[in-house]
Amino acid sequence: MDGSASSSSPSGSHRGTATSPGSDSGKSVLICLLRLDLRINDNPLFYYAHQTPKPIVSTAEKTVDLSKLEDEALLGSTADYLLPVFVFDEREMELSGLPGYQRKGPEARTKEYGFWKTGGFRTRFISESVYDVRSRLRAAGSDLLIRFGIPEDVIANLVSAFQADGTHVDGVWLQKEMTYPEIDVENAIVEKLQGTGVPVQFVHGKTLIHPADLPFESCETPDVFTPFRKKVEALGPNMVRPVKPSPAKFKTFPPRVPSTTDYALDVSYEVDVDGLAPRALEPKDKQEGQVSFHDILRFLLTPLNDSQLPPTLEASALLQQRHPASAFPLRGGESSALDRLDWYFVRGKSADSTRWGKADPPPVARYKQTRNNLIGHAYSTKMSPFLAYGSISPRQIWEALDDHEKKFGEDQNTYWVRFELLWRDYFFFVAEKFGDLLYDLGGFERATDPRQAAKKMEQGWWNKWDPLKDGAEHEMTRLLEGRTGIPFIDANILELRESGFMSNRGRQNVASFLSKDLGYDWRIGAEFFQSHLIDYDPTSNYGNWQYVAGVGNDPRASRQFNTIKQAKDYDSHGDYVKMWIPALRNLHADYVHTPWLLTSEERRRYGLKTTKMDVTIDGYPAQPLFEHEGWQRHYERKQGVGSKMHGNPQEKVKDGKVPRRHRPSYRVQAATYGALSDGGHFDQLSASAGTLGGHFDGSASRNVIPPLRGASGSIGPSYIARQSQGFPNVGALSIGAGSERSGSPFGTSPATHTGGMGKFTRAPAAASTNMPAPVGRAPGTAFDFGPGRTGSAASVENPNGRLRRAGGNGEHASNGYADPSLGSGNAAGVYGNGSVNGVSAQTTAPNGVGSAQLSKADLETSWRRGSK
Ligand SMILES: Cc1cc2nc3c(=O)[nH]c(=O)nc-3n(C[C@H](O)[C@H](O)[C@H](O)COP(=O)(O)OP(=O)(O)OC[C@H]3O[C@@H](n4cnc5c(N)ncnc54)[C@H](O)[C@@H]3O)c2cc1C
Repeated sequence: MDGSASSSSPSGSHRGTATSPGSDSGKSVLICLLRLDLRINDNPLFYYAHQTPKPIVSTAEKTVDLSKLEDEALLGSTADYLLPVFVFDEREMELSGLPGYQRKGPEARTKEYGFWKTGGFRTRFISESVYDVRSRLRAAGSDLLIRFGIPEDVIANLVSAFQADGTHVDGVWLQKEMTYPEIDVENAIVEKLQGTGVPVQFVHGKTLIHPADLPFESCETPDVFTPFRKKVEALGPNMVRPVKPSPAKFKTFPPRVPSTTDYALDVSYEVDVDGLAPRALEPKDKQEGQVSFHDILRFLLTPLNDSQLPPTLEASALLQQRHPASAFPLRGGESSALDRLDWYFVRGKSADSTRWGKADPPPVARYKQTRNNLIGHAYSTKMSPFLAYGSISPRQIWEALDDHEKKFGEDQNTYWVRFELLWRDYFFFVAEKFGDLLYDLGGFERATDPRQAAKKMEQGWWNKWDPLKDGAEHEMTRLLEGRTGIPFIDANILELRESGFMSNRGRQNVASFLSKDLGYDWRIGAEFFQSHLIDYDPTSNYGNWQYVAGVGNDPRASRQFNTIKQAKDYDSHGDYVKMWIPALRNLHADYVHTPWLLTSEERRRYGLKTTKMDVTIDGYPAQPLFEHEGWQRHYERKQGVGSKMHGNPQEKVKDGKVPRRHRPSYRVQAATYGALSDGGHFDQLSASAGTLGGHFDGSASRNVIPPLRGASGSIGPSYIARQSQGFPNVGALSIGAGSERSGSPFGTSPATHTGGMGKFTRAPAAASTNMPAPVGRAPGTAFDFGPGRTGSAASVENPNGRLRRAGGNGEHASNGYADPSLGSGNAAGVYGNGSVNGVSAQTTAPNGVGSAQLSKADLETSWRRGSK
């Protein structure tokens, strides 16, 4: 294996032999470098490559204002050949597993915390996307040259090889990106081609709104979303340009590609282009010596297994399949993207469509109600991974919405998808405005509110974590391994780690928990997401992390999610948590989000194990890593009560352009526990505090997507079973108004509480020895910290005066976590009448039937953390 390119065709493998060019002398070639635009439809590169260059015509009557023209409007090419190229960039994806590959630089790890930049799931997704677009190009009469290395080097080498061969290089074209390091690649290409006479041309296909159409300069992009949205919506029909058709037949691929020194290794088999075929990517009867797609994948995944750690799940055989419970069970590529688009916007059927009064509307017709759900693939569009790699363009989705509305009319559902697409654009334009601040600890706030940002940049504001030194029981390690003991957080982390996807609701909660509850450097989470998310996109990821961490574009930066409220709002029956944490599957839904509240008697009744040192639920932590005092007021809420799983009626766009139709009322009047507390995109949402008055029977809803049954079969009781599930009345919870746990805005451990909840009296457990093993199916080692973890945990500093529990190894001991079963006067149950933090609440029968009245005090769901 010499790692040198030696093919005369784009699919030539490393075993191929060099073919001398020569006969193409006098011909010309246009090189199109694909990066995050892996599609042939609505791809400006391919569209303009097949246009004739247009002259600029300015007459006395009509002056062409060049500044108003889109950059590429006059673009065209007369080149004889078109050479689409894709380069796996070693700085973004670890390539050292390729046979004979010599890495030029360091491992492809994230800057601050050393995660693999591209984890296993995304590696597979990108690979599928690349080979799919190659198939599609081939079907259209072209091909794709695939190389591994440094894109700017590959391009420069190709240009000089073509020129040496006498082939004229008409230009190098690529899509303009808005973030570093992509911009670095662009600059490097421009620099390397200086003096060659080859023009570099950028096209725009990334955003919904063409940058040239923005009603403001990019440096004037509003710092808050709503003004941005209003300004661009004012463009009306001119806001989004039409989709550009794919050329019916592509220009000829160069019959000979000159050899260069760049690494080439390509599959010898065609990848199916329909995207959803159940058949394998390639025939089983692979011939000796030929490289298959799975070989490539295996090479790429190999280094992700750190030799010091047991094999990661990501690189295991599981990765060859989709996780049975994954909310994103789709493969990468344009074929798959188009199929999903068609399913979600055209072909798919809503579960119960008659209520719409129209025949069989596709799933988009209930997007607004389902978009915050957590289970199954249908609750949202699942377009993000395809958008991230450009397998589909936002304009194509926009067009699908237009087509849907022609048939079914406009409503909040279609508007809300458009609204989210605008959020995506917003983060692009904001990131372009602020450049590298996207990745800065101080965030965009350093530019928008430097004084505030300076405070947050002070030593100690953010807790730190050293992945190399802090031990396996450090609270950050536990969080990232899904072992916090807080089921809603853990389930989301496990979903991400086991499937490469996490819902938007989950992302918001995890981000808030990490950055606000625990107070850690938000970039730990951002880099962790970067590594694991299939749909990782720099602007959406870092922009959203900044937003939630309070250093970005949220005008109410201190907002914080109430994890238990969120869990009960959006996983009202606990199905999601049970799906990803099988250890909890037998718990009644009323307990599943707060298993630490169970008494020993209840634990015994549920058949949960009690070990000598600690109480565990089949290995699930018995006590939460952290507990916020604000959670308490939601502890006794029963399953189904206040569920927002059917949509949040308070979620409205104040001035949305789309008139709202009145819909037949078909669902139980949703209860709301108060002002919106989801922390997401609040600035444009109107919220009125509601009073919980509805009657909730906890029964299965027509809107609830049936839970998937994963390999583990761990879903827990079915909806029907749940209704009849007997449940003991375990007494009254009595937490008096004086039972605030401490003066701290941050919760202390249950053990420190001495109010009406009773004092937990068990002696502190020994540090780390009693900590539970990694959870259920969660491979505790499926984690890529980098070169091993050594040393013991440092305790978490608290120098900035923010009140919070101590963290780090041994925190569970110093917190005096206690076995409630041994204590006296602890919470006896979650049913009955009582008051929490001064909020009176009455709940009735324990079987999910309940009504409750909450006072105004309970409507405030966000709180400020302590500040200096
Ligand atoms: C901490 C955090 C990190 C995130 N990281 C990413 C990321 O790396 N890549 C990514 O694409 N999205 C990211 N998001 C945004 C959002 O969670 C995902 O876009 C969404 O969950 C994808 O699912 P979907 O395609 O079904 O979305 P839908 O609900 O169907 O929305 C349609 C499209 O709108 C866009 N969109 C929706 N919500 C957002 C949002 N909050 N910000 C920007 N665009 C949005 C996406 O392109 C999405 O595909 C992040 C959100 C948070 C809170």
